[in-house]
Amino acid sequence: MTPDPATSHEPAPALVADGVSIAYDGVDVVHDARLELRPGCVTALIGPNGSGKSTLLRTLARLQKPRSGRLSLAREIEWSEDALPGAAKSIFGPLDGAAASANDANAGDASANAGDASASAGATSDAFALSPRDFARRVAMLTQGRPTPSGLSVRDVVEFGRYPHRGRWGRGDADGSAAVDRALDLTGVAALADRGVDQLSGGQLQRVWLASCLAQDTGVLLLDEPTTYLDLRYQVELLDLVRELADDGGIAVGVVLHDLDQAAALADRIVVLSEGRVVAEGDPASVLTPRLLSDVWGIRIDVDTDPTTGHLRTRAIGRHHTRTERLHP
Ligand SMILES: Nc1ncnc2c1ncn2[C@@H]1O[C@H](COP(=O)(O)OP(=O)(O)OP(=O)(O)O)[C@@H](O)[C@H]1O
Repeated sequence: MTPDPATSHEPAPALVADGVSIAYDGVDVVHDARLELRPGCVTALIGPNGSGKSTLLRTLARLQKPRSGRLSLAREIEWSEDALPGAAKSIFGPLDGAAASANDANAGDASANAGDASASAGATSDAFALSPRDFARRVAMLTQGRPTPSGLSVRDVVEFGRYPHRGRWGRGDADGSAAVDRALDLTGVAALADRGVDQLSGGQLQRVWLASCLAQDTGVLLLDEPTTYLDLRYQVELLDLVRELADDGGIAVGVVLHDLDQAAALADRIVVLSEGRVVAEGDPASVLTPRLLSDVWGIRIDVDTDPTTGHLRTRAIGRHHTRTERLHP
């Protein structure tokens, strides 16, 4: 539901997908989806395997063009990492229509030939009409299963995130080295900065790719199952960091999570996808009900409140839970 701008105190959305349908080989896998990401707000996408979460997130990152619908990006969003160590205030600058982007180099960019939106006026721009570099200065995405580049150090990979901020010949990025140092620190990989990335564990590499996204210094951050490969401590620390980026930096975060309890604890808004459709959207208490979760996942899912944290807690009940004869023959 879209809040009435005249009465709402919520900030305007940073990124909106509206009426988006996405197809592979001519077959729609996401149908007429609407999703808003607001500054300072963490929005979690949840749903069963194959429900379209990654596909929708990749479209928000412009890595996949929708068959129909619109992706709008706010022309100006004020956000700041002032509360984070060593950070400087960042404001989305004017659209400049330059050429290259970190997203391009990572996974291709569906809009590379889409032209320049700087002529269009108003509060939002058609995200697919921005230059790749303009878009990459505003939106970063941690995709799933990124490759392990060989012959590069951790610092090289994190510096890669600065790509959209550099001018021709890699010059003109005065904030670059501070942003890279900050990203290395925030993700706990500063001590590995000079190591080859091909010598890292899966969890360490995941944190390096996250650091690269943070170095990109964007107001919108998209994360596809970011806790994959991470041990419990780093899962919790990553979720802490995401919350701080939203609360203290005003960053708009969209995150795909499989762990419903993580979504309950982290997110302000939860969007539930089922068979390519948004079937529920709202705050965790309104969305995480036993009936809705059980319907969507097709198994019994109980919900209660964790007495320690006060957050909702889910429990999927399978046949193995009730085979008590093993415990009490
Ligand atoms: N490259 C592709 N080509 C064809 N079909 C695809 C491709 N990628 C995904 N799909 C299909 O699109 C649908 C949505 O997939 P998607 O990966 O977005 O789901 P998901 O909710 O992220 O799943 P998971 O939880 O398993 O990661 C699935 O039916 C999947 O089989």
